[in-house]
Amino acid sequence: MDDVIEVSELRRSYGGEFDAVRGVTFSVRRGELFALLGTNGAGKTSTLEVIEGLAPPSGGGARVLGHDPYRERASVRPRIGVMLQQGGFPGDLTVRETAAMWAGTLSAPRPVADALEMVVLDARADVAVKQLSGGERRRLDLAMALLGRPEVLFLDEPTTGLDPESRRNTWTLVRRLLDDGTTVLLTTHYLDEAEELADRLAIMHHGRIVRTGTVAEVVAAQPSTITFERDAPGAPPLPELPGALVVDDGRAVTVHTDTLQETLTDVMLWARHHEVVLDQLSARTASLEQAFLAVASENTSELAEEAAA
Ligand SMILES: Nc1ncnc2c1ncn2[C@@H]1O[C@H](COP(=O)(O)OP(=O)(O)OP(=O)(O)O)[C@@H](O)[C@H]1O
Repeated sequence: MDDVIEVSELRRSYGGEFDAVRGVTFSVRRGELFALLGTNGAGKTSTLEVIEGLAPPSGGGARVLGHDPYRERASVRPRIGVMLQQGGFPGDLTVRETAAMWAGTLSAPRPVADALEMVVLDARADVAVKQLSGGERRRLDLAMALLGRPEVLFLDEPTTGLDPESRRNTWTLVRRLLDDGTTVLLTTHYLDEAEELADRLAIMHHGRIVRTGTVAEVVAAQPSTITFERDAPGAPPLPELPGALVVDDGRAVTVHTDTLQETLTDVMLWARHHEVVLDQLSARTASLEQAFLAVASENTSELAEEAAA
């Protein structure tokens, strides 16, 4: 496999005191989309900035297309596209002028009209940047990142502030870029975005990667759930459900299990045997959102224990 991004034991501290990134390791293969997820302040942007070559690491390192992105910035910069959280372009220029100005700094840029069309901003080409809506500005940031026909694209929360249709359009565009062989490193707070686009992902929390793998692998580490409304008083007690955790709050019963099919079969056989009607019955595998929330709370308690020790 051809690793385009390699991050090894990366550390980043601010002012030599606060460790924002505490030894992060992952790699991204050519043509793959890797999503970096995490709680606020987890260290995603701090990690991304080192990989983009905008800051040196405090320890460990990153390689992009075989180069050190900070020390060999001149070799890496022309081959990557960076969409920052805030582009910060001058407000008085029009969209077209802004893109043309940026294109002027690149060696083999895409035609400006093509880049604007890709992000569906062609109809707004003659509007001043300061008159754009928040979502349109985000799309202009993306167009700028695409102007240099990057081999590696960094997208830092690319669809924040976009309406549902624009988000879908952006997803379609990102998929097209992936099909053309572009490698993408994405950060997002939208778990549906990661589910939709990511080949693999990592969840960061307090400067560390706490889960990584495909969406299916990360979700598989989470138990599935069976829920139903509690039966009338006097109903027969639930059977033994090996390996499952049963939570009965007096109104509803929730069963957490790693073996959904077996546990559900046990529950259904029990219900049929005792002629119990299970109202509002539902059985579902975990979602990425559940995995994310569980990971965040697990590690919060671990850190609290560490601090108390
Ligand atoms: N320039 C800086 N100086 C000092 N601390 C910083 C600086 N930039 C970020 N931090 C701190 O480093 C930690 C990680 O921040 P970072 O922006 O990398 O997180 P993030 O995962 O991108 O968060 P978010 O999801 O909120 O964008 C935070 O505690 C933040 O306050």
